[in-house]
Parts: sequence; C-alpha cells; structure tokens
Amino acid sequence: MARQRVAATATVDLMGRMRGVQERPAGLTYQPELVSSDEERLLLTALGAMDYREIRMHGQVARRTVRHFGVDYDYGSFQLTEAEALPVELHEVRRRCADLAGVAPASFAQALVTRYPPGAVIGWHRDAPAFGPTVAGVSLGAACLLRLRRDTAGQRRVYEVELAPRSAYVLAGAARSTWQHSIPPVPELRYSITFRQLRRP
Ligand SMILES: O=C(O)CCC(=O)C(=O)O
Ligand SMILES: [Fe+2]
Repeated sequence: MARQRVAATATVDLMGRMRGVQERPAGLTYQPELVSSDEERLLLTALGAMDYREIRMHGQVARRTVRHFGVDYDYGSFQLTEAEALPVELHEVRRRCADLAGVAPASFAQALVTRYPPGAVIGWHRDAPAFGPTVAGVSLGAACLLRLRRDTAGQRRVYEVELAPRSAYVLAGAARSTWQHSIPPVPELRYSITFRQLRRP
C-alpha cells in the first residue's frame, strides 16, 4: 500500500537480526492455523487461477503482483475506486479474519491478494491512511517474516514475527497507526490476502 519514505539506515545487523530494542507492538495479533491444510489447498488453487497486476511505484516495478476486490487502490494517485466484488471462495476467510479482528465481515470493504514469487518483498510502510484502523491478513504458501519498527526519541523499537502458512495477523491500534511493517525476501511462492476497512469521512 502507500508507503512513506524513511531514512536509509541498516535494518539488520550482520547476523540478520533487526537493530533496535525489542518491543511487542500493541495492537498486533497473530493466529496460527486460521485455515486448515485442505482449505489452504483450495484457496491456493483459486488464487493461482487469478490474474494479477503489476505495482509501479516511483517508476519501479515491484516483484510482487496484486489483485484487488471491493475497492481498488491506485499506487500512483492514491485514489480509491470501486473494484469487482469479493469472490465467493474468499468469503469464509474474510469472516474468520473479521472474527479475529473483532469487526463485522462487511466492514472489510477491500480484499487485496498479493502474490510474492521467490525473492519478492514489501518495503517499510504504514498502510495508507485512507483505510480504517484495523487491517487483517492471511498467509498462504511459503512462510515469511513480518518485521515491525517504530522510532521513539532516537531509539528504534523492533519486532519480528514469523507468518506461517495458514496463519493470520491483525494490525490494529499502534501496530497499525504508529509502527511500520515490511516483509523481507520470501523464500518460495507466498500469497497473502489482506482485508481493509474504509476510513469513515
Ligand atoms: O503480505 C502481507 O501479509 C502484508 C502486505 C502488506 O503489508 C500490505 O499489503 O500493505
Ligand atoms: Fe502493509
């Protein structure tokens, strides 16, 4: 989603550990096994058959590709537009994410499917402010790391969680509004389905 430019300081040390003081972000929820292996297979089949669109930001094409449902997001103009409805295969996973997040399923107006081929990343960002205070995501395929960081009075706070296949996470509260997050290169093909609310005017 929209990202904010940050100072180019090294994120990890030579051992690949994040630099900074460990702190668990308030508002971060992690739930393993949100979907079963059988459900994951069906979802991967459905997602594998979809078409994806490239993301071009600042003239660069990202390795990851995306498909939006409900509400589309233009990465160049930051505009939201209506997109095709959520396919029926994704209704149950949206319901479970909404349960986990404690929101109404229909409030997740947008579903973003992201396809990460091996080596694809998402850089440091906060999700666009046009979206509401709760974001939830499901991971399918390869595991990856979700990194979080925030800077306070000259001190960087960091946190890292492994996103196992079939797991879900919620970013709410400070984890959504204050912390930035990123995903370092994924080892194998991974998909995420992330759900967002629209901010009320
Ligand atoms: O792939 C994910 O789980 C996270 C993606 C993400 O941070 C985003 O689309 O804003
Ligand atoms: Fe994000």
